[in-house]
Amino acid sequence: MTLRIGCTADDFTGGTDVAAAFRRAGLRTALVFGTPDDTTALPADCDAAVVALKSRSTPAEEAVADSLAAQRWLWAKGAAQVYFKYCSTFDSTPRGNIGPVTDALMDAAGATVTLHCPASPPNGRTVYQGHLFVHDQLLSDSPLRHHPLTPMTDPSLVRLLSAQTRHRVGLVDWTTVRRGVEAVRDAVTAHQQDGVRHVVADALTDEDLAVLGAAALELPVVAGAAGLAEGLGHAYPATGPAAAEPWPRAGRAAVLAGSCSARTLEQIAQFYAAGLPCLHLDVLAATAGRDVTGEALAWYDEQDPALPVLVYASASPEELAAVQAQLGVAEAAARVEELLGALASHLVGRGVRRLLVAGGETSGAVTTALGIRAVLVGEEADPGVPWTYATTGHGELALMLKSGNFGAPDLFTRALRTDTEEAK
Ligand SMILES: Nc1ncnc2c1ncn2[C@@H]1O[C@H](COP(=O)(O)OP(=O)(O)O)[C@@H](O)[C@H]1O
Ligand SMILES: O=C(O)[C@@H](O)C(=O)COP(=O)(O)O
Repeated sequence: MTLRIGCTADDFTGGTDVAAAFRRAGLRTALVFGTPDDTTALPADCDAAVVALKSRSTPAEEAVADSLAAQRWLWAKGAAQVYFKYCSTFDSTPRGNIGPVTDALMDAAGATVTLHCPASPPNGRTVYQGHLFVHDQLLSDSPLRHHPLTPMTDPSLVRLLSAQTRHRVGLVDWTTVRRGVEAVRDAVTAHQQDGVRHVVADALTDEDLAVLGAAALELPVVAGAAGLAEGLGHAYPATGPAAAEPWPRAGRAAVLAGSCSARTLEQIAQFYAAGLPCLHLDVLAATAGRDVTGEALAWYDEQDPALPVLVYASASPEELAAVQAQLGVAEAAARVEELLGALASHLVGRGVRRLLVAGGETSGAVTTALGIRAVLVGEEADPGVPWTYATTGHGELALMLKSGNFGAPDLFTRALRTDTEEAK
C-alpha cells in the first residue's frame, strides 16, 4: 500500500495531534520522529504518515532544510499531497518559520497557491475574518502573548503571514466557507489568478474545516493545525475503518512529566489526589551532583507494580523561575530533559510497557533516549492525545506523548486504568 497523504509537523506533540486527526478521519496513520532518511521505514502499511520535526523554533534555514527532507521522504513513500502542520496558535518566531517552510514546500512541489487554516475547534481555536481566537479571546489577548519562545502579539493571520513571505496573502472569509466547497474552490482560484499565493481561510467549526478540506484536496501543499488535516482526511475516499488497536490496559505504567503548563500541573495534582505514587525530581540537587536518577529508580522498585507511578520535574511558575535564575533557562531545560530521558530508558528496561510523557520538548527527549524512530497511531484518550505503539529493544511499548496544555485534568489516571479497574 502506498501513502495517500504525508505530513510534516513542526514539533513532536504537534505530530501526535495531527496524526490523531488523520486517524479520526479513518486513515491508518504512522508517526515518524526526526528527519527521515533512506533507512527510515514505516512501521506498517499506512494511508497517512506524519514526520514530526523540531522546526518550530530552530533557525528558518534549518527548518526549511528539515521540512524539505521530510517532504522528499514522504513523496518517495508515495504521498501525493503534503500537509504542513503548525501550531493552532500560530506559534512562530518574529522571523517566522511558517512562511519560509510553506514557500519552500510549495516551490519544491511546483505549487502556486495554498490554503492555510490553524483553527482547532475542539481546543477552542477559531479563525474569523482572518483573526485567530483562543476560546473567547483574540490570540494577542490570550496567554500566548507571554509565550517564552514565540510570544503572539498580533491576531491577524494575514499580517503574520505577510511578514514571513515575499508573496501575497489573501483571505477566504466565513461567509464564503458557509457557501460550501465550490464557493471556496472558486475563491481560491480567483486569489490565485490575482497573484495571491497564501490563502488564509476562516473556520469556526469542524464542518467548516470539512468544507475547506474538500476544497483543498487537489492542492499539492496545504497548511494549518490538526483541524484542517482532519477535514482533508475526510475528503479522501474511505479505505475501510482504521485498525482498532486495543487501548493498552496491561503492563506496568508510568508517567514522566517535564511540562510546566497549567493543564499538566492540574493533571499531576489529580494523580496525587487519587492516592497514586508520585515522585518529584529535584533538579537543583541533580545539578549539585546527587544521584537523583538512582534515587528515583530505588523508589520505583519499592512501588506496587499494579499501580501506575508518576515522576515529574514540572514546577509552578515561581519554582521554575527560581531554578532558571540559578541555572539559566537553557541549562535547566537541558538538565531536566537529560534526567527524564535517562529515567525513561531505565523504566522501560525495568518493565514499564505503558508510558505517558507530558510536554513537547520532554517528549522529544524521551523518544530520542528510547531510540524510537516511528510509531503506529492508535485510539485517542482525549482530543489530540492518542496512544501510539512502538517497538523498543525491550519489546512493545504503548507510548502517549501529550502536549503541555492538552488532555482533561483526569487524563493520567484515566489513560492508565487497568482491565480490572475498568471492569469495576
Ligand atoms: N523544574 C524545572 N526547572 C527548569 N526547567 C524545567 C523544570 N521542569 C521542566 N522544565 C523544562 O520546561 C520545558 C517544558 O517544555 P515542554 O516539555 O515542551 O512542555 P510544554 O508542552 O508544556 O511546553 C522543558 O524544556 C523542561 O525540561
Ligand atoms: O496545534 C496545537 O495546538 C498543538 O498540536 C501544538 O502544536 C501545541 O504546541 P505545544 O504545546 O508546544 O506542544
